[in-house]
Amino acid sequence: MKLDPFYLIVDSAAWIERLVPLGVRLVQLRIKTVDEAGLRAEIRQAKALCAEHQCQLIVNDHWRLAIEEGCDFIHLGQEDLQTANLLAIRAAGVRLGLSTHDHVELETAMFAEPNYVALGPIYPTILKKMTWAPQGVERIDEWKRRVAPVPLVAIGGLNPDRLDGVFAAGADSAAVVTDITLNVDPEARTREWIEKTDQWR
Ligand SMILES: Cc1ncc(COP(=O)(O)OP(=O)(O)O)c(N)n1
Ligand SMILES: Cc1nc(C(=O)O)sc1CCOP(=O)(O)O
Ligand SMILES: [Mg+2]
Repeated sequence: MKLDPFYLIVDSAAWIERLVPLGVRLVQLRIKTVDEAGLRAEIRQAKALCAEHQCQLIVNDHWRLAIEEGCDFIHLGQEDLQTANLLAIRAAGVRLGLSTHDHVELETAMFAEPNYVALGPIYPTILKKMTWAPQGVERIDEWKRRVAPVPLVAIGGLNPDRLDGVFAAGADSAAVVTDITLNVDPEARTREWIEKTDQWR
């Protein structure tokens, strides 16, 4: 399975409506604060928008709602994995991306036979408090050797200037939140990411 090299992560369908039509091919809906009815509405709208624009939608955390809403790709962290029903996820034909931050987590992740493995944070991130020190790009090379042929996603503190190093080290896709959502011009920055990642597409 080939992942698009530009992996956008946003926290609302409104962001998807704004940025996906620019040519984004891979987007994660990562919502932490909305109630179940609100979440369902967001997932439904995101799914419709992504279908309209030939973009792969990945739903973070909320695997039950994702299945109920007919989504086909989810992302789970290690804590999510402890309570998720992997058999139900697989029976629904839903693909699975998993977070990893250290060797134990990687072993746990590989046992679940994921469709991609994410490694982070590569650089310091301002999005959320992390207990792991930045991995550095060298860790990408090691992870690539351990996970291949499963695709590897790099995440954490990424921006266009850091992409050459991330892809040279072996990442298949680069995930990003704040470099785009906190940018003064998110649309222009999204276009910059699309153009910059074209060489790995
Ligand atoms: C592509 C990608 N990689 C890592 C994460 C982080 O997942 P998780 O550890 O479950 O943390 P939250 O994002 O749920 O706070 C991700 N979402 N996407
Ligand atoms: C959501 C998330 N997960 C991470 C991990 O290492 O698992 S780093 C991260 C935040 C990514 O945001 P930004 O691109 O703004 O740094
Ligand atoms: Mg999670």
